[in-house]
Parts: sequence; C-alpha cells; structure tokens
Amino acid sequence: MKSCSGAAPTTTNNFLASLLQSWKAKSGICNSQETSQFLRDFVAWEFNAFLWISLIAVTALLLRKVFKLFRLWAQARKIPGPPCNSFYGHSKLISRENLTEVLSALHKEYGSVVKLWLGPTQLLVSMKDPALIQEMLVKAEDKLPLTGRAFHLAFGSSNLFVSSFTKVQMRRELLAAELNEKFIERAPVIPTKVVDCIMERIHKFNAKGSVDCKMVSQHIAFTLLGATLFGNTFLAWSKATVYEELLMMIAKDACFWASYSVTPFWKRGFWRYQRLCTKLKILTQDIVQQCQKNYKLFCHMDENFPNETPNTRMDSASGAPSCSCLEMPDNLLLHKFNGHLNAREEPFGNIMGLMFHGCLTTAGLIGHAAPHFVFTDFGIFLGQIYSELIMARDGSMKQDPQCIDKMRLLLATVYESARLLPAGPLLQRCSLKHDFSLKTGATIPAGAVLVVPVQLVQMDDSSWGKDAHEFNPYRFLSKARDGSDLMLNPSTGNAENHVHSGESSVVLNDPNDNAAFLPFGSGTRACVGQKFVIRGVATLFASLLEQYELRLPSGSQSDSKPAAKDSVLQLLPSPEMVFVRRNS
Ligand code: HEM
Repeated sequence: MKSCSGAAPTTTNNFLASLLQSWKAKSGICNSQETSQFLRDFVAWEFNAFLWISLIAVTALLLRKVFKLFRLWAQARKIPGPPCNSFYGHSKLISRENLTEVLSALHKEYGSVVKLWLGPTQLLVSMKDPALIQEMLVKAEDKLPLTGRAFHLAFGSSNLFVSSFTKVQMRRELLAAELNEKFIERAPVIPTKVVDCIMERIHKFNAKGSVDCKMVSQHIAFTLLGATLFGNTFLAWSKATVYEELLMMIAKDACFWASYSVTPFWKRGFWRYQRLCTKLKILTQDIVQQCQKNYKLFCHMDENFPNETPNTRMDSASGAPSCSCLEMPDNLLLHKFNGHLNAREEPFGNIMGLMFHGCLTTAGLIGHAAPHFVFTDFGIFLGQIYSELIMARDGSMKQDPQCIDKMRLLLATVYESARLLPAGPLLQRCSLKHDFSLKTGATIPAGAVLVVPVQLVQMDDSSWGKDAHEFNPYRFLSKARDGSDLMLNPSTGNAENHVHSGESSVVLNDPNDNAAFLPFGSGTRACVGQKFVIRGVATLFASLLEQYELRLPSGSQSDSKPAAKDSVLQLLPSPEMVFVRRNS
C-alpha cells in the first residue's frame, strides 16, 4: 500500500514519526483531521501511562516507608526506654539545655542503652557504657545530616563535615596528615611568630584593665587557626578583625537556620544570614589569593636568593613581625587539601568550615582552661606548672622543638579542661541503611539516631572515680617506671617535690586510653584536630604564663557555669580576668 503523506520519516530514531507512518500505512488514513485525532489519542495514552507509573512508584515508595516504620517500631520495642505516648513523642518536653538531664534520668532508670521517641518516626538511642560507645563509634560511620546541613547552608557544598563517611574520608586523611605530620612531628606545634603575635594582642587587651575571658579566648583561637591555615600572610592581613566578627555572627545563627527542614527562603532573617556568609566567602577568597600570590612570588624568587627561605622573604613582604625560628609555610592545606575539589564543591567551603569549627571549639577549650590558672585558686598546682615552665625555659629543653611534651602537668590540665567542658553535649551518629548490631546482642534499627551524652560519660564515677566532677589534672599522670615519687593530687601536699625531682618522675597517660574520654569524639569520625589543638593550646598557655600571672579582678568571684551558646558549650557568664605582668 502506498503512503498517503508522501513524506517518509526523516530519521529512524524518531519514534513518534515512524509510529504515525506505519499506523497510516496500515489504516490508509490520509487526512489531517485523522492525523491530529491520532496524535491526541497518543498523547492521552502517554499521559495515562505516565500517571499510572507515577502512582505505582509513589505507592511503592510509601509502602517502603511504612514498612520501614513498622520495622523501626518493632525493633525499638526490644530497646529499653519509655514508650512514645503522644504523636509528638517526647520532643515537646525537651529543650536543647535539658536533653542531657533527660538522658541522665533515663539511663538511671533503664540502663546503659536507652531509647527515646522524639516523634513517631524519630527514634533516639543513647549509650552511656564506654565499651559500647567505642564499638558504636568505630562501626557507625555516618553522621546526622543536620550538622552537614548547617555547614552547607553557611559555606556551600563542601565535603569535610558531611554526613556520609565515604565522601569525607579522603579529606580527613589529607587534613590529618597535614596537621599531625607537618606541624607536630617536624616542628614546634605553633611557630614563635604566632605566639608573639597573640601575646602582642594580649598586651593590648591588658592595657584596658580586666579582660573578658571569652573575648580573649576567641581571639587567641582565631589567630591560631588563621595562622595554621593561611600561614604568615594571615598575621599581617588587614581584614582579619572583620573576618573574626563575621565568623562569630554566623556561629550565632548557624544551627537555627539549619534546623528548618525546608530552607526558609521566605524569611528575611535568612537572607541577612546568607549575606553574612557571602561576605565571609569573599574575605576567604581574598586571604587565599594573597597567600597564593605571596607563595608563588617567593617560590619563583627561590633560585635568585638561595640563602633565604621563602618564609623569611614573605615576612618582610607581608609585614608580619620577623622571627628567626622555624616558621609555618604559607599555603598550608591550600594546595594539597583544596586540590581535589569536584565540580559541585564550593572552593573555600572546607576552609571556612574548618575556621568555623576550629575557632569555636578551641576558644571554648581555652576559655575553660584559663580560670584554672588563676593565681589564687591552686597554689601547689600553679607552683608545679611554673616549675615545668622554668625547666623548659632554662634547661636543656629550650632548643627542643618537642619541649611542650615535657610539660606534662600543663598538658594534663588541658586534657582535664576538655574533659570537664566538652565542645558539645552530644556525639551523634546514624545508620540510615543498615541495622546496627552490638556485641551485647542488642540491635539498633536502621533510621535511629545514635547519641552519646558526652557530659554524662565524662563525669561518670565508674569511669573517673569519686572525684569525677572535680578538676583534677593529676588523673592523667602516673608514676614513672623508675619508681621515683609521684604526684597524684595537690591535696597530698608532697606533690611539689615531684616536678623538681626530674623530668622522668611522672608520665603523661594517653587520655584516649580511657574509653570515657570523648571531648574530641572517637572512632572513624573522631576530630582530626585533637593532637594539634591539645599541644597548640598548651604551648600558648606556656607562653602566657611565662609572661603573666592570671588573677580575678579585685572583689569579684567566678560563678560561671557551663551552658550551650553559639553552637558550643561554654562558661557563662564569661569570667573577667586581669593579666598581671611578671617580673623577668
Ligand atoms: C578544642 C578544640 C576542638 C574540639 C573540642 C573538637 C571537637 C570535635 C568533635 C567532638 C568532633 C566530632 C567527633 C565525633 O563525632 O566523633 C569534631 C570533628 C571534627 N574536627 Fe574538631 N575539635 C576541635 C578542634 C579542631 C581543629 C583545630 C580542627 C582542624 C583544624 C578540627 C577538625 C575537625 C574535623 C575535620 C572534624 C570532622 C570529622 C568528621 O566528621 O569526619 N577540630 N571535632
């Protein structure tokens, strides 16, 4: 039979044209009315098919969800804990502040693993037994999407703080290698120049009289992190103050905006917040460009000035105070660390994320450690700290880049400060796809949120002894093998002898040997900055105490208590302090 249209389909791939052609050929239909009828029928048929497929897909999806939910409910019945009485679960009863108290009461009643329904689909499982916690933190690799969401909203798509372990793994390894090897194993943890710069700022603060401990801690943390990530260029960067202010403003609102499950585009406040984040991005770009410019320039000059290191040349160019000791190279992290971005990543997202997390947490630690060095509180304790300092300054340790390792009591004080006031009240993990079996035989169903109430675990008598709630850095020190006398507690009164008795009389225990030490988390997603931060903060205190005595303003008493603010736990109200300059 002859084709009526007279025009053959232009390509064999054109499904509709060929279908029409063969239909016409078969039925002998030639006029345009019938053709358009055919097209209408065809579109209607396609549309119906589409609707059916969508309906089937949505039903399958819903059934899957309902099945998962039933499974969650069934599995959760086996975990001890209060039942979910209302549709809203227990979430209405819990505020951010009292969640630790709620979990504490539940653990007392139900044991070391308890469930808490936050809503009909939201199951929280809390663990308090250190051995179980260690097992869980090693096995559970993914984190809750909320944290990643806060970083994503503020700093764009980046993959250092995201939920999935596979996405974060490579960056973690690069960062850990940079922080641990480069700084800790080959050089003093913080170059003298950074310490000098921080001390210079403290002199300025001090000129105004008493200082707010929080403000100084924040500033120290910011300078430490900035110099670590951006090198010497950061110390002379004119926009550093604005950057610090922006970072703190973002910290105030980050969790609030991330808590919306749908990004609140309709809120004006959200756009204000976004503008702050954009400004931060522009400033990060600025400092990164400056670092790269300086680095390229000075590397290029290498051949012409073989006697000068890139850093000494950069000092004079960047205007940073010059110093003869080992220096931190500019461009740290920027090349290696940022060199593996994929197309969707915000180029500075990881750097901003690190500045954000590092500054807040490190400031919290410094702010909590500082009151322990106040002169009036611990006579014997401070005496020992000063003895360590004098030994480090005058003795053989002076030229030793690892000398901070020998200030054991100082390091133990930093550990103890981190133990008593961790950065956050909870560690969290989740297992969205698979059930999670513990050695005890208990099964945590997929979809449950796993949490560790860090404050409870770190102040538990069974892990830390009867003085678990007290400040006792000596718990991290133990007797040296040579059998010499040992300091255990300042109240014994004989402790002073030990520091004078030589370097080897006490040994600093690795705090991570105690499974209940969790200020930096543990397992596959533990904090990458732990080693660096502990030694960095101790180094800063060593310099500070060498030059200053810390005192409370006359007539004032510190009655600060730990409370959550700006995404971290901190002492509130922030204590005031006076730095009294020591005689040489
Ligand atoms: C006193 C200071 C700090 C504290 C208390 C702290 C604490 C923490 C905690 C509790 C976690 C979560 C761990 C877990 O869930 O098991 C974490 C994660 C992390 N920290 Fe820190 N941190 C500090 C400083 C730093 C610094 C200075 C850096 C790097 C420059 C850093 C890099 C990271 C990274 C990259 C993660 C994410 C790990 C992941 O999700 O895989 N931290 N930190």
